[in-house]
Amino acid sequence: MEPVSAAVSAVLPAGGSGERLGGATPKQFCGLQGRPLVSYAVRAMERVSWISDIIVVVSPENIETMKSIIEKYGHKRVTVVKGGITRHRSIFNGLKVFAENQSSNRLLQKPEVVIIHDAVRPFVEEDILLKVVTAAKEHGAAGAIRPLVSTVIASGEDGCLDHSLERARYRASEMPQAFLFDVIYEAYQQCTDHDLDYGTECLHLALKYCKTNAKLVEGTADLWKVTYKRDLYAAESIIKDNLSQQICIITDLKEAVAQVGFLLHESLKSQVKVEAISISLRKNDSHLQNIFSGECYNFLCINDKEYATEEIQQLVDMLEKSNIPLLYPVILILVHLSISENISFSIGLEELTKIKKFAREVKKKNILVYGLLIQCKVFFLP
Ligand SMILES: Nc1ccn([C@@H]2O[C@H](COP(=O)(O)OP(=O)(O)OP(=O)(O)O)[C@@H](O)[C@H]2O)c(=O)n1
Ligand SMILES: O=P(O)(O)OC[C@@H](O)[C@@H](O)[C@@H](O)CO
Repeated sequence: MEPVSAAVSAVLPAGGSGERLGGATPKQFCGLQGRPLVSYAVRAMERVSWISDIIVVVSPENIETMKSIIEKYGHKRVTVVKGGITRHRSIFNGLKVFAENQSSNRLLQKPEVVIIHDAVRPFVEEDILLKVVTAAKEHGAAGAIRPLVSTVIASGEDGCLDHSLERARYRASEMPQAFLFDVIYEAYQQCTDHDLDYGTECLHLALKYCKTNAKLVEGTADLWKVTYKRDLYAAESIIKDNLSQQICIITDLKEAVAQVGFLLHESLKSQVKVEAISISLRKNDSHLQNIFSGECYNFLCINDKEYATEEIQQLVDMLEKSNIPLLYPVILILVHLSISENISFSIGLEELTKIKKFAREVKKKNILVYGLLIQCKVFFLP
């Protein structure tokens, strides 16, 4: 995907209390597959290389919680900012760090375009972000929209139907939204206290205070906001489903990664997301830790070492140390390549016996291990 030819940053309002969801923990800090909801939105922004800085706005009492999440999940390019009593005030605080460069620990360049995305909307992809940013560059503001599910009606003072709106003419305003920084910052500076305290729509502020008609961009169905308990359950099952369809190929055989990763991706790309990393399990590599700290993949471990079981044991140990709840089977497929002149099936079978024994042990931990021994005899022609 072509990067954007503009300085772009993101503000994620995460300073609410989640009253509609209920419970003591604000919804943005509720765990999904053991990982706080806010961390998914932060990671979604991090995956986009052309987003320079990510500002997460949280209530004062949650600043340390947010900082520990950033540390635990290895989030980068993130600055935590103190929120306000309303969502608009929180967003305004997030924008101020750019305008007034208030951030103590890093120099934050004022972006040309700023993305605003609720931190409780975990499913946001680069595609929609690029669309709203590109549209905001041209129009000054842009926002994702979705068809309405229910019809909008207005009630009279007697509590009876006064009129209804023609549903086809209206849309639901979702996130992400994007703005020329100067447009949205100016709008917030002009904003009345009433708008700051009771408004719910940033696009409206750009129109009201900067005469900027936002471009409306059709969004995907998964842009919805976690608001009620049911949304948390739905988000968790979507995350679980997504994770179970990902494979991480691990090997220190660099050429193998490229070939197997490409072949697997090509053959499975319609159903499975494949990430190939060239890494030695013997090293406690931070990249692998980041993968564990983010999510459990299914792993395809390729090696040509004589005794691969120790390596797979290392992977299981790292998985366990990453204390990710293995709420569903994690699949480890160990592909042992053995290419040599003097094939000795005994080594292969001996290795497979060890793997079978190991697999029985780890199955109790919800980790399913499969071994694949590929032995190629090399012949030298006379
Ligand atoms: N003072 C506030 C209120 C809300 N938000 C954030 O704005 C986003 C969307 O708001 P909403 O879904 O309304 O969150 P809450 O206000 O927490 O929910 P509720 O209204 O149920 O309390 C959330 O990420 C929320 O954390 C914020 O940053 N600061
Ligand atoms: O009113 P809430 O705080 O629940 O939601 C805030 C926004 O997400 C909501 O207003 C969208 O329609 C986008 O503007």
